[in-house]
Amino acid sequence: MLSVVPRPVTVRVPAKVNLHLGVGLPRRDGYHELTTVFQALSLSDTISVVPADELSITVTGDSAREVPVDGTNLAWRAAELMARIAGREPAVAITIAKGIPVAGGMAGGSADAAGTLVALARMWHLEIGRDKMRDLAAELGSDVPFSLRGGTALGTGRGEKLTTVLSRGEYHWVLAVAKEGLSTPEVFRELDHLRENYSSADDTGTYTESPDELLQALASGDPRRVADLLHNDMQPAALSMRPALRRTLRAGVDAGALAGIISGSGPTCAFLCTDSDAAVTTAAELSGAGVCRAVRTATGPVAGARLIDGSL
Ligand SMILES: C[C@](O)(CO)[C@H](O)COP(=O)(O)OP(=O)(O)OC[C@H]1O[C@@H](n2ccc(N)nc2=O)[C@H](O)[C@@H]1O
Ligand SMILES: Nc1ncnc2c1ncn2[C@@H]1O[C@H](COP(=O)(O)OP(=O)(O)OP(=O)(O)O)[C@@H](O)[C@H]1O
Repeated sequence: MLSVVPRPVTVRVPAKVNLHLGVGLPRRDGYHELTTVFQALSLSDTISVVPADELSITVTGDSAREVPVDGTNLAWRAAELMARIAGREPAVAITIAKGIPVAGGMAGGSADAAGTLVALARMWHLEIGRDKMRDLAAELGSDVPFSLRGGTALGTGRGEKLTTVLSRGEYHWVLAVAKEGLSTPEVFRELDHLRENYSSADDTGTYTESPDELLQALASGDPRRVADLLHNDMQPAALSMRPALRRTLRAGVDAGALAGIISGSGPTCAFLCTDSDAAVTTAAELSGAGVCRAVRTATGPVAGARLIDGSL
């Protein structure tokens, strides 16, 4: 008898950078109120699922060894959640091809969770509307709804409430990937600590309700205007935990970028460039500066979690 090898369902999911990240006070539930502008970048993870006897995760790519393959992997939790919704066992083998830096402030784990939700909805032929998918994503993590949606969006609440932002043109980025990651909750704690112990708001950021100037700059499509308005309240906390990142930020601007910012909770440094040529020359020069583990170029905005053609 011929045995039929099941075809995998494959989904590509982008990394994110926060063009603006305003952090408010901690809430009762331990999360911080945020106002953030996300942009999805062409750097991505690829998630494939096939039916199997039991749930398993395999990770490939340079940083595979840094990623857990048990129930602490966000993709595992996404599979269990989707199985519960479908009323079945999470009997799937998940393969994650890692292109997004691990613990880099670029929503790598969130991307894998979003990708798993989309892949399993297709593989199990589940009719789940956009709103329900968004709610499932938010249950898994604050960044997961954006990984699902992509593009450019304003995030409020703990970052999970999204509205679309009008953005013109393509933005060219250079990313300096650090040797070692930072833990997101630890960076939030460091920010609270800095705010409790130092009164100067200049050092620890000011939470703004709506980054209107940035939204206007994005609508204009002028990278110079956008570069002037990049802002991250978490940056002082990440720099306090990793002072060497100051050198990385300086090196990117010296190499030709318009501006540099720490991505989310860090430690990846994201540099906005005028165009693709400038990004290539900036990346080459930054690679030689010895201030990071790896240098990548990326463009944004791109779409969120998408099935790859040929998937079932
Ligand atoms: C820093 C950002 O990447 C900016 O987009 C996100 O806020 C982090 O999102 P995430 O990694 O999906 O975070 P979650 O998995 O939801 O939460 C991890 C931990 O980060 C802290 N956290 C996260 C989001 C938020 N608005 N406030 C927080 O204080 C909490 O300690 C939480 O327990
Ligand atoms: N699928 C996954 N990919 C990478 N790390 C994962 C994954 N699932 C769980 N983790 C764990 O989560 C930690 C944070 O990894 P992740 O790459 O999601 O961080 P991040 O990109 O900084 O997150 P964010 O930007 O959403 O705050 C890692 O150190 C790792 O132990």
